[in-house]
Amino acid sequence: MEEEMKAILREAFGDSSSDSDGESVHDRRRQNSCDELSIFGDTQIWEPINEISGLWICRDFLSADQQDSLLSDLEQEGYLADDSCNQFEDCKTAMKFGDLPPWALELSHTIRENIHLGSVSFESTDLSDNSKLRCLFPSELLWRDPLFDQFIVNIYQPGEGICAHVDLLRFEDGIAIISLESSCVMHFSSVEAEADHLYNSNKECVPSAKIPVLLTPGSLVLIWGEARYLWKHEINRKLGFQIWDGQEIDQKRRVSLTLRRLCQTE
Ligand SMILES: O=C(O)CCC(=O)C(=O)O
Ligand SMILES: [Fe+2]
Repeated sequence: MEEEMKAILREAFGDSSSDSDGESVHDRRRQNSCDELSIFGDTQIWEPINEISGLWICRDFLSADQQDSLLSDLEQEGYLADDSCNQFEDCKTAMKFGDLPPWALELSHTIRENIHLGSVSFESTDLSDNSKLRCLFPSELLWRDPLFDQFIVNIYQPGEGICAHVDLLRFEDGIAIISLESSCVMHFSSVEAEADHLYNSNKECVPSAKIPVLLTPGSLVLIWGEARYLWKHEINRKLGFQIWDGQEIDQKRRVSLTLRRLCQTE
């Protein structure tokens, strides 16, 4: 199984270049993901959010060490500094457009590998579970070049969040979000249900149901298709809104990294 996975990786990505000690960071990460993925079922599990087409989460995408190393890359490059600006959200935001720094390129490769291997594993397993028939990420998005050319780092202090939104249309379909530090609940609400204004028998407007998704540190979320265009996402970290399994989540700082690709202009 491991050899087969390595062959798939070689075919898809070629042999990556080596650094002075003969093994690049990318090689090491690839080796790790290969080892982990050779025991499907225990790690690197992709879960669909069944209510929403085009929404998937891989909860163990980054190990604790990889999360620390990503945070120190962000720290070193000033993305976690206090003077980053506020956008339409409460939290602090820092953005990068254009050529991605090496660590972000590596991360982007790792995301591609992981999705590719996840899709291959679905194809080679028993299809009795319907979720496995679903597409994890459309291949035209997975193999576009570059996969991502922009990222945004959001830093949320306890109580801070981001209001309900559909990501701007200047970004293409296919968005990836990595969560670091604190867990949080992201809520999804249907754009159409909201526009239809549902009323109860007392003619009161009934807010449409929100689908909660727990984003744990080290997880990777994929948002594409309906999830990207027909659902809003939000994080409300005010007291009483971060409930999971009946318990209020203990909030610390949360950092997220969202990777996207700008629409190409002719
Ligand atoms: O912080 C997150 O997990 C989400 C960020 C987000 O939705 C955005 O930057 O558009
Ligand atoms: Fe967003």
